[in-house]
Amino acid sequence: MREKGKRAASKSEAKWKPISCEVNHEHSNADDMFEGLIEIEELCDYGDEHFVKNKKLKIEAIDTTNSDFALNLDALSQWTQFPISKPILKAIEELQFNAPTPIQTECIPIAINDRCDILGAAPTGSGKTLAFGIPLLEFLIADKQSDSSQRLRALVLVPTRELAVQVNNHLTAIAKFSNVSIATVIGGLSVQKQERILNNLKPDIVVATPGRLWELISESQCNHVNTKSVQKTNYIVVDEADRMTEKGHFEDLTPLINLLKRGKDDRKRQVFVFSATLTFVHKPPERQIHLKRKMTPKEKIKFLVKMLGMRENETKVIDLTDKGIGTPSDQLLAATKIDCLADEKDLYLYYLITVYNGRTLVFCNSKDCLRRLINVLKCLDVNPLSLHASMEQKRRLQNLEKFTANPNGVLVATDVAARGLDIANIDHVVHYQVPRTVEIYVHRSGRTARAANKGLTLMLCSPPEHYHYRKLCQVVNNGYELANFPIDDNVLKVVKNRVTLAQEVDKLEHKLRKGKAEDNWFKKAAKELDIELDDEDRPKHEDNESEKKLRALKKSLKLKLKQSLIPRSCYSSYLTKQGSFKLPVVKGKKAIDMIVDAGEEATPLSAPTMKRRKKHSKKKFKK
Ligand SMILES: Nc1ncnc2c1ncn2[C@@H]1O[C@H](COP(=O)(O)OP(=O)(O)OP(=O)(O)O)[C@@H](O)[C@H]1O
Repeated sequence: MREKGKRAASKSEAKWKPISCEVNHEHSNADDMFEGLIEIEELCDYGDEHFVKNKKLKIEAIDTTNSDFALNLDALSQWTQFPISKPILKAIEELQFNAPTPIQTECIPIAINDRCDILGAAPTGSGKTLAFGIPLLEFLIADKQSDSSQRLRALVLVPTRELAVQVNNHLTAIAKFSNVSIATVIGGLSVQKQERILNNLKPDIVVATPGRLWELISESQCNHVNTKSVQKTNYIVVDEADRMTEKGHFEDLTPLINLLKRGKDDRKRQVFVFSATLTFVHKPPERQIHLKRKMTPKEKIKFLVKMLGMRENETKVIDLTDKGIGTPSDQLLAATKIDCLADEKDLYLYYLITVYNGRTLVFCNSKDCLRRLINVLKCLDVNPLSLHASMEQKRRLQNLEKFTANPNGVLVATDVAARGLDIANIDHVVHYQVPRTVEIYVHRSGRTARAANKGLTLMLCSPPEHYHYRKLCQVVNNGYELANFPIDDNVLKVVKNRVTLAQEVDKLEHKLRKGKAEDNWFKKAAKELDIELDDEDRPKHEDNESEKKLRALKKSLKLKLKQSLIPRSCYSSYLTKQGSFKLPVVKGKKAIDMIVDAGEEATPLSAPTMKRRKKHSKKKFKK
């Protein structure tokens, strides 16, 4: 069985090569990935059945004579082995997806032929949306041929609004040549407007965030999406399912799940449940290890199956992750870190975004941290965009669009952007604060290195965060430290001058804002009490002096920003598990390219230094 698993993996891996991709990449950890699949399959007693069924696939003849859908069968040769209809094939051809991804290869035939429920886990950016999207659209095309009534046929539940919009776009692109219609139902936009659209469009598929969908069902009079129509849907997808079943999100999902629970003999409904960390289980903390028993992946799967109302004996588990951790391979993703003090984080972030080219997504753990960082970056003329849950929905979507349009854009976000977002070519993901869970780390990091593109992550780790960092490395890096991000000290000096000034500007501006807010408060209170304020009654904020100082700081920062950042011939050393490399610092290159080139071009450090550094970087944390 192990042999079969490995064969299947390498075959499907070799086939997936998006044509937009510049790198000719062969997955090196295909074997590792399949270890996960076999483990889970064994746990679930599915044995060899799944592979045997793959081989028995009926290959449908495709009629290319219909001029509406003249297909380029050569370009689609990797897809025509699946029972996919012409409208979908035409869309695949137009999207230039020349081969299915491994998770698509595994899911599509089983979902279509066996009509089973599917729990799918695969690395971030590996095409899970179409792994459930293609079978879903196939069913709906067939469904609509036998019953042309305009009704709600499928629900896709996702945890965030941006993800709902994106899944809608992906499904719409693949449904382009079919008569299947799709709409989104998300919070932050007017309920009445959404209700009107639903009643007019009468979509077959609704992609929704659970909270707003429940609000619509329970509080509005929508003809198309209501208790009855939702109960009658034949297809349900729960994307990012582990997130949706976590505390905080679960409350939104529960009433819906209760409503959707099928009767014992309702065999018509098919359920798809997907995530990159679906089968990951946390170890209990060491001090509680004797008290708590570790939940096994099998138990987690059983829990999800039961909770999401899937058919116990007709659920297939397809897990292409490494022990539940769906990160892209090392060939695609370079994971690096910098150890620094908390107030040096701005410095290193600014170093990355000014020295190197590329689109950068920065994650903060809190909104307060995000706001401060945005101000500092603005002072440094970086023009950062922000994304967090308290922003108006329209602005959230606008900022995403702006970020997508700018190849050197910087988006600072909270974890609302960590899951599922598929923005083409994000070059860097920065963990400005160390993420608190493995899942958050995996999903944040997965915004880069998507669809066979390369990417780089940088974790900024301050001493108090070291505990969480070590815990992460134990799970995601086999207990090894992440590679040190290469820094050149000469460039750092210039960068430091700028960042220190920007931090001072930010602090002073904050002080002045606070003073003005206090003044306003006094004025308002005095007005309400009908008291006239004397000048002495008001708090003194030394405003004039501060404003003068602020102007001077801004002026000298402006001058510093005009100076050249990189003195001639700078080098930084890149410390990795493989050893240490000397990297030239060239402005305008991409960080990931520098690091990848390092192995081939950079001059290795002298042997004794190499040995010393190698020893350090190969350091494994003590348990
Ligand atoms: N067969 C394919 N060939 C090339 N590109 C593909 C293929 N299938 C999907 N893609 C592209 O790959 C990208 C990532 O896909 P998708 O968003 O579905 O990943 P995912 O596995 O759901 O990731 P995440 O876990 O982060 O949500 C998308 O831009 C999608 O259009």
